[in-house]
Amino acid sequence: MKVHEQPMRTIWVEPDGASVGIIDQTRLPHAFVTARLTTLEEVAHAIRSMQVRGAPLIGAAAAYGLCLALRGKASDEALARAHALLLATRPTAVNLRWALDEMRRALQPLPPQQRLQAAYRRAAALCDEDVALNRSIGTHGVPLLEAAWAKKGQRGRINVLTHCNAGWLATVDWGTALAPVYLAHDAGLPVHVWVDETRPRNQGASLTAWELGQHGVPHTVIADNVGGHLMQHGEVDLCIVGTDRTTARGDVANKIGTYLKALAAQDNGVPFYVALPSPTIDWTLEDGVRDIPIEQREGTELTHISGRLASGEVVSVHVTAPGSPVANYGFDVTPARLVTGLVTERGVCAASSEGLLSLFPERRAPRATGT
Ligand SMILES: CSC[C@H]1O[C@H](OP(=O)(O)O)[C@H](O)[C@@H]1O
Repeated sequence: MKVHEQPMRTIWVEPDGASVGIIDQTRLPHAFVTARLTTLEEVAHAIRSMQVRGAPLIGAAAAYGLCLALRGKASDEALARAHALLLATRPTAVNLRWALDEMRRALQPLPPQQRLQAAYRRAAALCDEDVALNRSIGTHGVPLLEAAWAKKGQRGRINVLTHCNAGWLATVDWGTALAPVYLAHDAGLPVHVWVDETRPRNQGASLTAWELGQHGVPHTVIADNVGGHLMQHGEVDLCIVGTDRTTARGDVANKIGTYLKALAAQDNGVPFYVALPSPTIDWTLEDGVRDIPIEQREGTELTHISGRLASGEVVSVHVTAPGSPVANYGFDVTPARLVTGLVTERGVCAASSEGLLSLFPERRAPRATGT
């Protein structure tokens, strides 16, 4: 049973005070395995291979990757090399760049001999901040579930559909889209989650289902193409998904297939919410479809699928026609017009520039003076 207030997080500094512990998410749901990362290269591999994944957790891992890099030399060149190597691991989640820039902002002004200790301190603070932001997203998201239940006369269960994994495994703790689900469930609300399996990496079937099961939240795994049918038949009260990068006007990049769910939700009048901590907002971009880089991953993620035999052995099998070319796009962009609201650590707002600026007024461009 996962109790969020307990110290179990997705990333930590080992007792040696240097190496970094992670949950190897490529082994779930069949095995809960942790790994100890001791070098910058091991962290970069962990991000690229999705041992650690999820926008906020990618940022946290990169922050600790910088720490490990500076254990050798803490020179400007070492800092710049580590920043570049980690930034190149995955292109879509803006949290990666945000965390690396936060670390560099904290370390660059310091003399090299002070950088290592400061790096671990700042990385730990980024992790604590992520936990607090996500807990707050949960608090602001619960009224959305309560409203959905009230709308159906507080009868039956509150059916939430989610895509991919935006639970505590995608962050340092709590998750984003699932944070309101956990808090609502723990408060006794009758929440049920339709879990998109989320091909091809199956983060839903393997990670979200595992998470919800660990927490005792009722859920049902569905094929990615089922969601529209459920919405047509009134089986979905609201959708809540995560995001890897949301633009200043509310366009949302998220796991491939999110856009199609948003279209089905609009067609059926189902509220479609996106949960995000503010480091996931890319204030430099407006047009997400045009400007957000979409990761393309190895074709073997599509041509093969892994699973556990009755014997317990985990195997990978070829599931597509041998020799057929494949295209493996990792993300798509849902235009703001299809998003009912953004659930942030400061509250829920419209998916629009004005909506975001109402919660983050410090981001408003300074007015040109009349002089
Ligand atoms: C809270 S961010 C979760 C976000 O990250 C996932 O992508 P990936 O598993 O490839 O890292 C997915 O888009 C989730 O919505």
